[in-house]
Amino acid sequence: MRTIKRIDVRKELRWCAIVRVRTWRRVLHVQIAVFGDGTFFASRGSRVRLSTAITIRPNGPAIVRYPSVKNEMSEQPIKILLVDDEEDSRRSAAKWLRRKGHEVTDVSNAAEALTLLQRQTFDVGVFDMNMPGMSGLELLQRVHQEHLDVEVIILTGQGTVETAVSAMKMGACEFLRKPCSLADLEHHCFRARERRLLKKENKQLKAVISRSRPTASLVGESEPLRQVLGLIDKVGPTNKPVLIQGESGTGKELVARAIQQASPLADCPFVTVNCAAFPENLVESELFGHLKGAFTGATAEKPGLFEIADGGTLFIDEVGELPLSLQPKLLRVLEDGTMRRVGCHRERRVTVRLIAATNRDLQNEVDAGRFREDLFYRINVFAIQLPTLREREGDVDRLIDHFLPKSYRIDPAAREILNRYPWPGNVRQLINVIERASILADDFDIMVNDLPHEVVHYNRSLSKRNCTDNVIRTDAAPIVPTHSDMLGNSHFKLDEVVRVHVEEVLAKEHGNKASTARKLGIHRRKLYRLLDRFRCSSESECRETVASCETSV
Ligand SMILES: Nc1ncnc2c1ncn2[C@@H]1O[C@H](COP(=O)(O)OP(=O)(O)OP(=O)(O)O)[C@@H](O)[C@H]1O
Repeated sequence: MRTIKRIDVRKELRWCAIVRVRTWRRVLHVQIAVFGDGTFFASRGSRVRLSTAITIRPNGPAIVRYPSVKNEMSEQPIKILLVDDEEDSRRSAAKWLRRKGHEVTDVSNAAEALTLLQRQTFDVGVFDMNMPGMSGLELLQRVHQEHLDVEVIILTGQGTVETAVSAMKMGACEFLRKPCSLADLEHHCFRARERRLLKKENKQLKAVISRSRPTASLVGESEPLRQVLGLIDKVGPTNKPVLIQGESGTGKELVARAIQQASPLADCPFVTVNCAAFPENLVESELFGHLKGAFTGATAEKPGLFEIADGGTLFIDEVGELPLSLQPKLLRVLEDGTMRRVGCHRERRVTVRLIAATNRDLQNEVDAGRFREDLFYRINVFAIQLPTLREREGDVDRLIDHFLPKSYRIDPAAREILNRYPWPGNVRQLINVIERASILADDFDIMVNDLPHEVVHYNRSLSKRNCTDNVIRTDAAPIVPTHSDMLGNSHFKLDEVVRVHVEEVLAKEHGNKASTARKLGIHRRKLYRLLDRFRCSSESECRETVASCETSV
């Protein structure tokens, strides 16, 4: 295989190569991209597993045969270290292998070989077993003790089954008897090199996967958070379903990830889905998949998230939003692991650990007939109630220090204001406020007037008492109008009035979206859409402010 381009290990693409593939009629060049998740993408559009052989048909879909790849790989020279005290045989083998194009270093004793292995990289070490001083097996042992990255072939004149077994146990990849043909030796060197590359690739893939998986570090040391951490440690390894309850932004997804990382499924898929994010008619297909033509718009067959999470963990956020009609289907898959794609009669079996989250009171939902009691008991095997940020004494300061970008400082008055605010949107809101403030801050100093109006406004009386005039520059005038300021005032646009009203009700309801929606008399999905819109508009407001600052500079 000729690698034309090597790209740094990134989240997705790992490397690209052009592979020459011989088919029954002609030779084709296929561009292959290998992704971090172990899939190939061949230039004709096939997407297959790394372990799958690909084949190319002249006019058909794409394909690569492993043997072809292997043949081309075998054209690349191997870096071999030959260790044998028998000078004649060692020199003639080295000469033959060099003539074949390989890079061969030959030495007569194990001590010298060990020094070379510690300094250079070899693909394969060929060690004679019986050598004066350190034997081939002892050298192999040192290679393993020192984690040297080389595949070892042991050569011996008087090999017994026992010695072969012990060599293999010690990690040798081949055990060959002398005399052995040089062509055979070369063939085994190719196999050993291939094994080394596969091991390396495996390590890299694991590194890519773990790098792309966000680490679940829960910042905070307050007592309520410590208790949550204790529960995570207990329930994590059990693989039992967990129900996480808490206000929006308290870190339910983060806790779900922490549970998964504390479980034996830590290296398996972690798939998340938010039931509130999909229109009711799409939730089923998202969770369970569908067949082509199962409904209008189902143009291709699609596996559901349960199948994608098979063998791992599925995190269902806002489980209280799951339509009543779908709840029996979820119950079934949790009970016996069986499910059907939409439009399909065939049952499929999956093994998935379920972690569900909600900021509704599910017991109330059961009482109101909006959530099935049997499903509630099934997912509520172990419940974790997350504390709000208001209840986590001292954590605001810790979170500020954690999320404040490097080289930024925060004015003590601003810090004080952040500490006094009740944070209806919890940690998520605090992070947004810090991000916004760091965009607006001059000279890496976050001051009070870099904080959003509603946060400062909440503390206005307090700020006046505690802070000097030059620190709170926005203090003199009313900072942001409240909803009652706006009523009957024709200067305000409808959107602004709606936004302030929604935010006020949300704050009064301590961030509980279900009760906010009820108080506002709108459906919860509508509230989500409004909050999304406000977030977008406050981000663009922020960008506009930055742009206008830049223009004025
Ligand atoms: N203790 C914490 N330490 C660090 N970051 C946190 C903590 N809690 C929450 N966060 C961060 O806050 C944000 C919101 O967290 P997350 O999405 O887990 O909240 P949630 O409770 O699932 O919210 P929602 O109910 O709206 O989905 C994320 O960026 C998360 O990383």
